[in-house]
Amino acid sequence: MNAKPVIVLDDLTKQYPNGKCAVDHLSFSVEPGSLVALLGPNGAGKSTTISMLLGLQQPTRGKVKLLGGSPRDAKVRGKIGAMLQDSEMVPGLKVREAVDLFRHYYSHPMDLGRLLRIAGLDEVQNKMAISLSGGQKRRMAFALALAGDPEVLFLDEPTAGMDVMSRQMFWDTVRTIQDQGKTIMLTTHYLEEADQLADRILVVNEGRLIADGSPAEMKQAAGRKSIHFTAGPELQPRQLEQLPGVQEAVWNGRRVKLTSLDTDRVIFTIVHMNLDVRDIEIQTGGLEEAFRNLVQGSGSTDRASETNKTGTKEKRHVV
Ligand SMILES: Nc1ncnc2c1ncn2[C@@H]1O[C@H](COP(=O)(O)OP(=O)(O)OP(=O)(O)O)[C@@H](O)[C@H]1O
Repeated sequence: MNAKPVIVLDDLTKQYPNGKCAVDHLSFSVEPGSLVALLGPNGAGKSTTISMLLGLQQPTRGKVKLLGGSPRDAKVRGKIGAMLQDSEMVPGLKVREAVDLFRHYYSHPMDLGRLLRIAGLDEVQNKMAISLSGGQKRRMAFALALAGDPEVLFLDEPTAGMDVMSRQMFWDTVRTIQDQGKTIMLTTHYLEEADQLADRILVVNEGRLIADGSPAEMKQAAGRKSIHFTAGPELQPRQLEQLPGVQEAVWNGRRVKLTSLDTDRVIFTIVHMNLDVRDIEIQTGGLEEAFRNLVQGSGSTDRASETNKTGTKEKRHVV
C-alpha cells in the first residue's frame, strides 16, 4: 500500500521582482519516512524551494502541500521543524533556557533533556546562546528545529561550519530520527553527506529538477565507470577508441584509461578479441562525478529545446 506523500510540489515557480526565476516549474512528492537530499550548485534554487515549502515565501505559480495542507496552516506548522541557513540566537538566554522557551511554542514538544542530548548540547547548556561557536550554533539551531518533535524536518545546509567529528555525530542523530519514522529533507554541498544519508537525491540546476533517484542510481546513471590496463607494445590507440561502448581512451605511456557506461561489454570485447592487455582494474565514478556530469549536461544552452508544447520542462529521471 502506498502511503500518502508528506511533501508535494506541483509546478512550483518563483520569479523574484528583479526577473530572476529562482525556481522553475518544480514538481515532485516525498513519501513519509524518507530522507531526501536536495542538491544543486550555488544559486540553483534550493533555499528558495525550502522557503516556499515552509510558507515563508509565496510562489509566483504552482502549489505546495505539506502533510496534506498548506504550510501556513497552524496545524501543519506545529508538525514541521526547520533549520535554516541563518539562524539567529536569542540574546540574554542560556542555551537550555532558549531551547526550553522554543519547546513551549508547541503542543507536544520533545523532552528537554532528550533534545539537549540528541543535539549534542549537554555540555554547553549553561552557556549564553550568543557565545556559542559557529558549529555549536548549528547544533542549537538543530535543537530548535526538533523542539516540537516534528513529523517533517527541513535542514538547509545543516552541517555547514561543523568539524568532521560534529558532522559524523550529526549524521548519526539524523539517522536515528529517520528511524523513528520522520520525513527529512536536507540541502547540502557535501556530496558525501547526501551519499551517506539520503535514500533519494533530487538534483536541481537553474531552478529545475534535472535528476531524481537513489545515490546508487545516480552514480550508476551519471557517473561513468573506467577500465584501466597496461597495453601491449603492438596495441594502437585507434583499436581501443573503436571498441563498442568506449567513450574515451586516455593514454599515459602504455597505461590506458577507457571510460564507458557499459564496462562489462568493453571488457568482454577486449577478451573476445584477445587484445594484448594486462593488470586490468575497474573504477566506479563517485557521486561527485555524477553530480558534475548532471549539472554540466543541463546547462542553459539547451533550455529552449527542453520546453515541451505545454510549456513545462522535462527532467531527467535517473530511475
Ligand atoms: N530575494 C531575492 N531577489 C532576487 N534574487 C534572489 C533572491 N533570493 C535569491 N535570489 C536568486 O535566486 C537564485 C536561487 O537562490 P537560492 O538561494 O534559492 O539558491 P541555492 O541553491 O540555495 O544557493 P546556495 O547553494 O548558494 O545556498 C540565485 O540566483 C539567487 O541569487
